[in-house]
Amino acid sequence: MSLYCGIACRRKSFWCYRQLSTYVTKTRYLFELKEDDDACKKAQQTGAFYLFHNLAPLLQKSGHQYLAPQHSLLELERLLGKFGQDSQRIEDSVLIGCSEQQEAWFALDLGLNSSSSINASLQKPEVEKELTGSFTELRKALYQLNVKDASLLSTAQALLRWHDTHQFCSRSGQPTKKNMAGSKRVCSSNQIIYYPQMAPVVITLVSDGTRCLLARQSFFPKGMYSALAGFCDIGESLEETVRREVAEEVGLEVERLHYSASQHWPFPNSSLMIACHATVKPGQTEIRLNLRELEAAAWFRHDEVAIALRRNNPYTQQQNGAFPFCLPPKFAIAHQLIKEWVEKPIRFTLPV
Ligand SMILES: NC(=O)C1=CN([C@@H]2O[C@H](COP(=O)(O)OP(=O)(O)OC[C@H]3O[C@@H](n4cnc5c(N)ncnc54)[C@H](O)[C@@H]3O)[C@@H](O)[C@H]2O)C=CC1
Ligand SMILES: [Mg+2]
Repeated sequence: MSLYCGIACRRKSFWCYRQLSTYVTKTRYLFELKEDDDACKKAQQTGAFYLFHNLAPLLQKSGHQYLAPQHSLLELERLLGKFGQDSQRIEDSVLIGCSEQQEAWFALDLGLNSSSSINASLQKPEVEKELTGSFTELRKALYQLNVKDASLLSTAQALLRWHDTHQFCSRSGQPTKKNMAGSKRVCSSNQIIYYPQMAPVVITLVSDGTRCLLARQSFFPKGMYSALAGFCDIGESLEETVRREVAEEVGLEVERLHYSASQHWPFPNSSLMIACHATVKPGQTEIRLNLRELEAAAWFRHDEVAIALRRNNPYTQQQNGAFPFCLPPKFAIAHQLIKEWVEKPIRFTLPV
C-alpha cells in the first residue's frame, strides 16, 4: 500500500489516482463508475460479470465448495446471441465492486423480465447447460461459498432485487430508469431519484453471565438456533430496539449492551444487521416465549455452543440427526456474534 497523500486532482479521468493507497484508488474508481455512465459502460468492456437467474446465482461445484464463475463481456454477448437476445440486455447489469487492479465486477439477472430488451427471460436449463453450472438458491449456497463470494453475491442479489421491485415511481406511477452502474433510479417525469435501501435490524446475543440465549423461527433450517433479531421501528434508537425486541420476543429485560459489528443481509430484503451483546438482570432469566414471533428459545451453556461452532454445514449435519442444534453459517453475523461470545469475555459499555 502506498502512502495516502490526500490530494485529489482532476485530470483525464475524474480523479488522479497517483500516490493514493490501493483502497482509496479503488473507492474513487467505483465512485466514478457510479457517477459517470460512459465510464461505467467502458468499464464493462474489460469487466467481469456474475450471472443470476431469478435472483439465484450461477455456481459451479468444486468438491464441497461452490465457486462463482465470472464471464467477460464477449462471453456474455456470445451467450445472449446464442439464445436470440440482443446485447442491449447487458444494460440491466449492476455494478457490485472491483478488483485491486480496477477490473469492474457486474451482476446480471437472465431470468427476470428485462426493462431494456423486449425479449423474454432466458430459459434456466438451457443456460445452465451452456455455462456448465447451476443457478442455486443463495441462502443454501452460503454454507459452501468463501466469504468474498458470499459477500459479493449477497450485494448483487440485493441490488438486482431492488431494481426489479422499483421499476415505477411511487409518486407519478411512471417508469423509472436506472443509471448504468445501478446505484440509483430516476423518474423521468419528475426527476425524483430513488436509491437502494436497507432496513436497520438489531441482532442481539443475550447472556446471563454464563449462558447465552438462542432462538429459532419456524422457517429456519431444522435444528438451527440463532441470536434474537428485530427491525428498528421508526423513531427508535439502536438501544431502544434491542430493549424492545428482547422484551417482545422472550419477555426479558436487557441490562447492559455492547456493540459488536454490522453486516448487510440480503434476505428477504436488504437489511443492515447491527450486532450487539447484551446481559439480563441477574436472577431474571425465565424465558416467556412470544409464539407469534418464535418457535423456540432456550439458554445454552458455553461448552454446548463451542461444540456447535466447530461443526461445518448444518444442512448436512442435521440430516443424520447426530447433533441437537446447529448455528447460522460462518458468513452470517449471528455466527460471528456467537463465536465472539465463546472466544472472549465481552466488556459491556452501554447501559440501556
Ligand atoms: N445475518 C444474520 O446473521 C441474521 C439475519 N436475520 C435477519 O433479520 C431480519 C429480522 O429478523 P426478524 O426476527 O424476522 O424481525 P422481527 O422480530 O422484527 O419480526 C419480523 C416482523 O416485523 C415486522 N416488520 C417491521 N418492520 C419491517 C420491515 N422493515 N421489513 C419486514 N418486516 C418488518 C413484520 O411484521 C415482520 O413479520 C430477518 O430479515 C432475518 O433474515 C436474522 C437472524 C440472523
Ligand atoms: Mg425477531
